[in-house]
Amino acid sequence: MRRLASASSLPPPAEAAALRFGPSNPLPPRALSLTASARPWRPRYLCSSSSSAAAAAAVEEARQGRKQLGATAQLCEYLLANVREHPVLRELREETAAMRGSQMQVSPAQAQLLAMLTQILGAVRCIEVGVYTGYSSLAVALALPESGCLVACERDERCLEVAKKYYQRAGVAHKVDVKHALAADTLKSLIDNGEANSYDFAFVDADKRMYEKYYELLLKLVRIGGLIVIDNVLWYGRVADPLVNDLKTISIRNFNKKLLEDNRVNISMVPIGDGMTICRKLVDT
Ligand SMILES: C[S@@+](CC[C@H](N)C(=O)[O-])C[C@H]1O[C@@H](n2cnc3c(N)ncnc32)[C@H](O)[C@@H]1O
Repeated sequence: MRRLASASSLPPPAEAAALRFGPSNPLPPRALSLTASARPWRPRYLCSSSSSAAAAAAVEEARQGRKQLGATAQLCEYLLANVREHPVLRELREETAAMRGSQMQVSPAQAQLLAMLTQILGAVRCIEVGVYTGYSSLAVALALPESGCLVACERDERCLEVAKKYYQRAGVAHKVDVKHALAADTLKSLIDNGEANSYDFAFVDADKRMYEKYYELLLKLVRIGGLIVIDNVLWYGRVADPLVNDLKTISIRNFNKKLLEDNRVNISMVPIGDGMTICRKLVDT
């Protein structure tokens, strides 16, 4: 059964236009914003081509590596075909696809963006909060110079075993400092160790209800001009639907609002994958 959004759940026109952009509607989002009021907004999750797709279907699509909010399967395939993916990253993605939770992995396009951001920054010291089987951390580690270091925070030992195997296989294990613990504890211990203001780049992709905590700790650890990138800020489209009010959705929605109002950083919310916000630290904290 098709579900159309009620009038109260309509997103702003520009957002609606961006969500409809795809092969079935080849106009760019900007052009679409002119016609946005002409058609009812239909909620769309990751690659789903059906307006009635629920978040569960989006999760399944993401598990299959077709993870791009608002895009059709066809556009996802095109996007994937235009990503330069290191062969070991590809192997890791294929192994992870069969594992529980594989929809949690960032998309190849997201990983490529993370790698490029670290290179633009000239990053040497990085942190990742939420490693899973290592896809995003491996992409960052591959982009770092030989002297680079990535502190990789993860609480699940079995996931870390997979990640470490692929760090070895890609020849970057010497750049990754794996911390098997609760991420907030690891971040606090880095601060206690005198490492405040010494990191160039951080990527946050763990427990959604802890985002604010991770962000505040990372703001201490990252230097002025450094980046904190937050994943899943669009949360399969749920954040834009006022009828969805589970704890994780509310938490991400509140966190997005906090970032919008936080003068300590510049921000850019990028609708890649499940949405990533790039924060650039502006002041001493
Ligand atoms: C979304 S997945 C990370 C995906 C990964 N960035 C990638 O692209 O492959 C989130 C991970 O965070 C871990 N995690 C959740 N809460 C955590 C915590 N409090 N401390 C450390 N790790 C945590 C989970 O075990 C899970 O592996």
